[in-house]
Amino acid sequence: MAIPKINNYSLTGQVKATNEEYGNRVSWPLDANKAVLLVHDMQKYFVEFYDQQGEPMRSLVQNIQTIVAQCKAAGIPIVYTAQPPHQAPEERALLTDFWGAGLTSENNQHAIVESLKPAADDLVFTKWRYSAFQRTPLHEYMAENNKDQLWIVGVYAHIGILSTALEAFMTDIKAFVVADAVADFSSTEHSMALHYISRRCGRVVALQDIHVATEENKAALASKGANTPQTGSEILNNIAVSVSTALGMAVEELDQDENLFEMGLDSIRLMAIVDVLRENNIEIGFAELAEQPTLKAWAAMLGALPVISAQENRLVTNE
Ligand SMILES: C=C(O[C@H]1C=CC=C(C(=O)O)[C@@H]1O)C(=O)O
Repeated sequence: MAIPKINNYSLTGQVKATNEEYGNRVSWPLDANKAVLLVHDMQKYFVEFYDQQGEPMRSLVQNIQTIVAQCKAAGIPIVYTAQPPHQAPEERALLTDFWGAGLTSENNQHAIVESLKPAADDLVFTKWRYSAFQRTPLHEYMAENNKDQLWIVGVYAHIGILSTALEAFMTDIKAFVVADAVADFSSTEHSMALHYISRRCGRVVALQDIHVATEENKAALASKGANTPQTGSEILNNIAVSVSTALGMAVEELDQDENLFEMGLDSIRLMAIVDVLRENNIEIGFAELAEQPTLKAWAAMLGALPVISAQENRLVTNE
């Protein structure tokens, strides 16, 4: 079975008036200070099975855009997941038995849809299995940043989103799935996923609940003044993940000595990196980065020493 052509259905019916009507067994409060927003697999390949101008896709994209903006304003980190193109059979393993060879880079189908394009300071993790925790630095990233809430939006509710919420539950992370900011193969499977999540592993909320939770935090942040600048290592991690996504490869495939221009990095992406540095009060210009276009050289400039550890399959840095 490949992914079916998805018929239109409405998201409106997925929103309930009360916590109990979702079947939620918990009433965990949404805590913006402890949250990471996960935008799950909103890649062209998966989105294009929907009618782009119909429902649920129109409302889904609008609602996710709203939530992303609210989370950014509230200082909540945003993580995107994207499955890599051209997965080798030995990497893809049993997924091939269920879903065939998977996505490629044809027509840039592996890219996150333009309407939800990650910003240069957002994290993009390469995802190899249904759960966003499998073979990604997501769990470590949350632990290192003292986050224990994962707010989840994207596709598909009964597959990767349910799997991620279930693994969050089993690893002591509170998963919140946004009923009108996820979508599925059908209304029935969408409802089934929310029914299971609310009763077995997480809390189902709505766009409106996210709005209320982020408004409170936005006010608190505004009173604190400018954002706290990121450390050199945090910035470098974000750059490495952003570069790897731009090059259509996993971050652990990046060679820290390799000339990034020769690997396909373009000047537009480099300008975005300069902007991120400036937002963090780091004055390293385009020319300096272009003059030594390797992750190793940039690490030295930022005072962070990245070690891409193949064994641990993640990017680690020494502060
Ligand atoms: C969007 C997802 O990707 C999975 C679902 C269908 C096909 C898949 C594939 O071709 O690899 C993914 O495993 C998800 O996990 O919700």
